[in-house]
This record gives sequence, structure tokens and C-alpha cells, in this order.
Amino acid sequence: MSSDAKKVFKAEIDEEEYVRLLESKIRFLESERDKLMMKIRFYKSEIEKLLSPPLIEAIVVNVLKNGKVVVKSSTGPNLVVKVLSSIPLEKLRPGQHVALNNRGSTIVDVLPEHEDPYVKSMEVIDRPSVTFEDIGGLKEQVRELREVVELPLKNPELFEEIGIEPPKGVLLYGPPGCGKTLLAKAVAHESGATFISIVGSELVQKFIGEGARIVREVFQYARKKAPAIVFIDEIDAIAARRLDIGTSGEREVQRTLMQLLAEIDGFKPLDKVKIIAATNRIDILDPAILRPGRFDRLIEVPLPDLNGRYEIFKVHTRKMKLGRDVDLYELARLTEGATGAEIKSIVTEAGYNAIRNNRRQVIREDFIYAIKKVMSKKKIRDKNAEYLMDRSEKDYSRYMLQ
Ligand SMILES: Nc1ncnc2c1ncn2[C@@H]1O[C@H](COP(=O)(O)OP(=O)(O)OP(=O)(O)O)[C@@H](O)[C@H]1O
Repeated sequence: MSSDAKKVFKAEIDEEEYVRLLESKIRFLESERDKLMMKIRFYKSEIEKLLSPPLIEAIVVNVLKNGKVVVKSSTGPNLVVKVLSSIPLEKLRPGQHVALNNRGSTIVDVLPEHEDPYVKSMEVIDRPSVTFEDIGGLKEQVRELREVVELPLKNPELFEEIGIEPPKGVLLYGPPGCGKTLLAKAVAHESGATFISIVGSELVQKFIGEGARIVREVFQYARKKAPAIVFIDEIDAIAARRLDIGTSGEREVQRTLMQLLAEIDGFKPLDKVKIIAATNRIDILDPAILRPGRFDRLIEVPLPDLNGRYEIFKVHTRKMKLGRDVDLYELARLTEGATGAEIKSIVTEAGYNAIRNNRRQVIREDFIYAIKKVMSKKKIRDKNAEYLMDRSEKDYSRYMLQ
């Protein structure tokens, strides 16, 4: 090939390559454009979401024959609303959460099931597994609870015949960890009742602004699940004597208490819902709550005495392989002042110590080690509690002097 022909050939090759290069660049730019278009669509939809007015949440109450629906709106009253034609009416069963347009006139969406704070605020056990056998000591408390809670739930006709009214509410009081919750669960078990438990301090600290509604809905639920026991732990958090109801937090607590009293007053003594409350601070309770027809039966759950501690050791070592040198009475003597919860941790700690020492049974030495460990921690805790209590008493007196 002549040198001129070679030049023409090379120019053609360069041109073809150049065209290929440009084509691949076009393909690359097209794919970039597609990606950017996708991004634009995404951001446009985000902007639309941000700019669209909020919807109103509501709960379906009833579907009417004319295709309209009665809903309970979260903002207050019941409303009769239309339904967007794309939503099948079969989806709108009573209790279904839906979204209304911002004018509140039409159901525009069916919402997925979601947990209401009131559901999160309570523990529900269909029938607790705890029985009276799991309680050490407290025989008198068990007898009284059976009489005022279990018997009216199981045999209301006995009370009707004789013509006496059992209490609607029972208040268990005493130091923490001595079996109040245990007693309430066991009586629910023996009565075949649903156990619904809420914690006073959570109502006012964790579910702020929702306390009164939660109380109302918990009792509604209890009526549905009857026979039921509503257990309110730390009731002092909502039912303490108020020094000042000026702040919004205090007003909220007051509203929650008012709702609770209204619920209790709304029951009849022989209704199949009983209320058991627990507190470590009976001394600060508002007398309104202890009036007849409310929590008018008070049951003290004190620190266990020597025999109580022995019984509690017996309960918690029931499934344990014990060495021959273990004397539960001696352990009870060595644990003066211990609560039931502390005895339980002594037993667990002793078990751990046996495992650590490759023993197949738990011997006296394990218990002595565990008692020292748990009781010395207890001393530090009690000192702190004493100090805090002392301080709060001082704050109280200072307030009263002002
Ligand atoms: N009398 C008891 N017999 C057997 N175990 C007990 C007894 N008292 C307490 N316990 C043990 O301690 C644990 C805590 O007790 P419980 O929750 O009933 O105490 P409480 O009085 O309700 O305390 P709090 O005021 O802290 O709620 C129980 O789960 C149980 O293992």
C-alpha cells in the first residue's frame, strides 16, 4: 500500500473509533440522565409529601347502609364521612384505623394496625402462672385477698344472698420487694382472671399527656376481658396529696387521678373487675382515694419476719439440690431485714457460687457467701434511700413553712 493510501485508511479507522467513542459517551450520558430523572421524581414526591396538608386519624365506628361511615376522629367527635371510591368498604370494619382528608370529610386511606400508647403502657396476662404456693409467708394477706377479691369474682351470688358488698378496690402497701405484685398475680390466677397491670409513674412520666386516656381505655379493656384484675403499681405517683397543682405537669397528674376515681366510682361492687393497687408510700396518698367505695380495704405487706423469711427460702430453694449442711432456719436468722426479692437473689447468687466451684449441689458455704454479698449491697442501698427520704421530708417541711 502506498503511503497516501495508508493515510486515508488510518483516517477512516480514527473516524470509526471516534464515532464509537461518541456513541458510548451518549449511552453513558443517557443513563446519567435517567438516573437524574429518577432523583428528580423522588425529590418531587418528597416535596409533595412535605407540602400536603396533614391527614386526620380516625377509627371506624360503623358502616352505614348508604355507604357512608361513622368514625371517631382523634380530634374529638364522631363524624359521618364519605369514602374514597378506591377503598373497598369491606376493609372498613369497626375499630379499623383510617386517615381522613384534612377537611375531615372523606376516608382517603386505610392505616396499618399500629400500637396505641395505651397498649404499650400495660402488661396483660390472660391468667398469670403464679400461684399461692409461690408465696412464702403472708398467709393472712392471702386469706384476706381470697375473701375480698377471689370470692366475689367467683361466687358473686353468695354476696347477693347475704346482702353485703365486697370492696371494689384493695390497696396493698409496704416496702418494695415484699410480694405485692406476686400476691396480685396469684389472686388473678386463682380467680381465673385476666391480669392487667399499669404503673403509676409510667402514666405520668413516660406517656405524658396520655394518662387519663390510658386509664379510661385500660378500664374499658378490663370490662371486655372480665373477670379481670387491674393492678396499678406505684399508685402514689398519681395519687399523692398535691402540694400545688399550678404546674401543667401537676394538672396532668390530677386529671389522671380524677379519671381513675371516676372509673372506680363507675363500677358496682359485684362487677367482674377488681382493682388492686400497690404503694410503698401510703403516708403520702390523697385521702380521696381511700374513701369508702374506692380503695377501702388496706392490706399491709410488711418485711418478712423470721418465719416469713424461712418460708420464702423454702419457696425459692424448692427446685434446688441442697447440701445436707444447709439449714433454712439458720439462713432466715442471718438475713434479718431482707426483703423477699433479696432472699430470691441470695438463693440465685448461692446457686451461681456452686456452679463456679464445680459443685453439683448448693452448700451452706455458698449461701453464706451470697448472704454477705447481697446484704452488704443492701446496706449501701438502704443508706442512700434513707438519705434521699430525709431530703424529701426536709423539702416538704421547707415548702410548708413558706
Ligand atoms: N413473700 C414472697 N415469697 C416469695 N417470693 C417473694 C416474696 N416477696 C418477694 N418475693 C420475690 O421478689 C420478687 C419481687 O417481689 P414483688 O414484685 O412481688 O414485690 P413488690 O412488693 O411488688 O415490690 P415493688 O414495690 O418493688 O413493686 C418476686 O418476683 C419474688 O421472686
